[in-house]
Amino acid sequence: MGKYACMLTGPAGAGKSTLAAALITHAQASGRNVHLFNLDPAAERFEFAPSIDIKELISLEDVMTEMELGPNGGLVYCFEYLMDNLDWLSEQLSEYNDDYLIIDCPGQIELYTHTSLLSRFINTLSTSFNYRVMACYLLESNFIDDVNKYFAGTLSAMSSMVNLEVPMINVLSKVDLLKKGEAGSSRHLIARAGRTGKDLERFLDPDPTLILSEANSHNPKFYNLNKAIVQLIEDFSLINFHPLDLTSEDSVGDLLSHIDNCMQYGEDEEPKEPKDMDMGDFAEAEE
Ligand SMILES: Nc1nc2c(ncn2[C@@H]2O[C@H](COP(=O)(O)OP(=O)(O)OP(=O)(O)O)[C@@H](O)[C@H]2O)c(=O)[nH]1
Repeated sequence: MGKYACMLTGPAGAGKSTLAAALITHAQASGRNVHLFNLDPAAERFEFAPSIDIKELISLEDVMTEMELGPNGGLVYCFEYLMDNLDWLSEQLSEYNDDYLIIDCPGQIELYTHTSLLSRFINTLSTSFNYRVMACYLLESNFIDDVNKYFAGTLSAMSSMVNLEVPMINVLSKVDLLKKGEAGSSRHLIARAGRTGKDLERFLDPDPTLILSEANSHNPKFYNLNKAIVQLIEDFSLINFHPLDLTSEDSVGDLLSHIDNCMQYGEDEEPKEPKDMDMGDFAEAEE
């Protein structure tokens, strides 16, 4: 075995910590050595005790008080401090040599899209510590509520992929809310929008023509902008979403094998196609 790290990234509240706990529980149940690395200096409580915790080196709260910085400046300070204290990182990592790390990242998307802080950290993990690194970018299922939100989410995922420069799986999290149709949930909104289970497939693996026609019917004024965004999504061919339903062990297992395949990419075999979720679930819930 080698050294593997999976970074869980995505906006605040997307479900990174919950997914980290689910992945670790699932992997440990099948006898694998998987550990949680908390990379969020502001994390307050853990569903799963981290084996490595950046808060043992520096905490956002202390930085904000002592340096009189706001949350964003404080976060930048914490990451720079981490990069200046690689001996701490080295000591922590030395305990987990042949293990798999799940790295729970902060929810400020600026870290993934606007700054090089996280990509520098990833680069250090792979070049100085020989880790094979990949990332999951989580977006909540309510991002498919309307096409404008979907564009915003897709562009943020794409920008992270370009910025972090590691193999990345885009995950549509909290899919259980879509199926349950809880009042006020995205499932409710999808019903109002008249979407069917079949329609949702085009958001998981974007169909440019259909998405463009929906965008134009919502915002005909922005025809050229809609066209340019859809063209960008199509040209990059990078975006598709893996639906994640944490209420299903199979769904967690599927994502874990998808992560394994992605980690192996370029090592000794081509990644296998992920098994998609049965979209019939959505169609049934619709009725
Ligand atoms: N229904 C449902 N709720 C979820 C799921 N995953 C997470 N949640 C809830 O969403 C909220 C945020 O989840 P977290 O795992 O803390 O999200 P996070 O991305 O780590 O959040 P930050 O640390 O703020 O970036 C919590 O209340 C979770 O219980 C899911 O799959 N389904």
